[in-house]
Amino acid sequence: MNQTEQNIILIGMMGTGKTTIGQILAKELGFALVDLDAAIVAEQGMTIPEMFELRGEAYFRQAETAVLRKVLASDGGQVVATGGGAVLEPLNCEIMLSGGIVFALTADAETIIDRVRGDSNRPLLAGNAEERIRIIMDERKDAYRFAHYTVDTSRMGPEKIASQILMHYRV
Ligand SMILES: Nc1ncnc2c1ncn2[C@@H]1O[C@H](COP(=O)(O)OP(=O)(O)OP(=O)(O)O)[C@@H](O)[C@H]1O
Ligand SMILES: O=C(O)C1=C[C@@H](O)[C@@H](O)[C@H](O)C1
Ligand SMILES: [Mg+2]
Repeated sequence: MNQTEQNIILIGMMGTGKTTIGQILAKELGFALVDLDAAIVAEQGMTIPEMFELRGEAYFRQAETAVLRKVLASDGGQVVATGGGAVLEPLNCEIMLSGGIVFALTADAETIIDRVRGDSNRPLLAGNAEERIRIIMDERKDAYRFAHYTVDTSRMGPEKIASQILMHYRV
């Protein structure tokens, strides 16, 4: 792991591609990839839907802040793919801004609906996923704006998105 390089932190709605792009960036840079959702699942020993059902969203959010803090307290050289709601807690945004370069991935509602179709691992989309996505996007329309850079992923493949991020990162 390259510990002298700044961390890359990816934020954005569910389905904007944080995990997918994070994997490409980590490989390209030789960085460690930390997927916050996966780290929380490993630490808690249950899936995210189980956590929401058995412990509630507030418990998940506390675990999310604790893991984010721990991950960014260590050295650089990491790509950190956050969960879609990690930006809801203002403290998390401060931790991210001081922990690396923050890239927001965005996409229009139709693209997100298309990308997350049929995936049951996102409890906040239970029921009418399309309607839930539109509601959540509206609730969070300003939540991702604190990023250093924003990349619209709607009509771009993962490799191209990763190369745009690397262009900004390497300046
Ligand atoms: N630029 C892209 N073009 C086409 N498909 C994409 C793109 N980025 C991601 N996808 C696909 O969209 C789906 C969701 O991507 P991914 O899991 O990376 O999103 P995420 O932002 O990590 O979501 P979450 O916040 O729920 O963890 C995956 O099936 C992935 O292959
Ligand atoms: O947008 C959200 O609030 C979430 C997104 C996922 O990455 C998970 O962190 C969880 O399902 C909540
Ligand atoms: Mg993800």
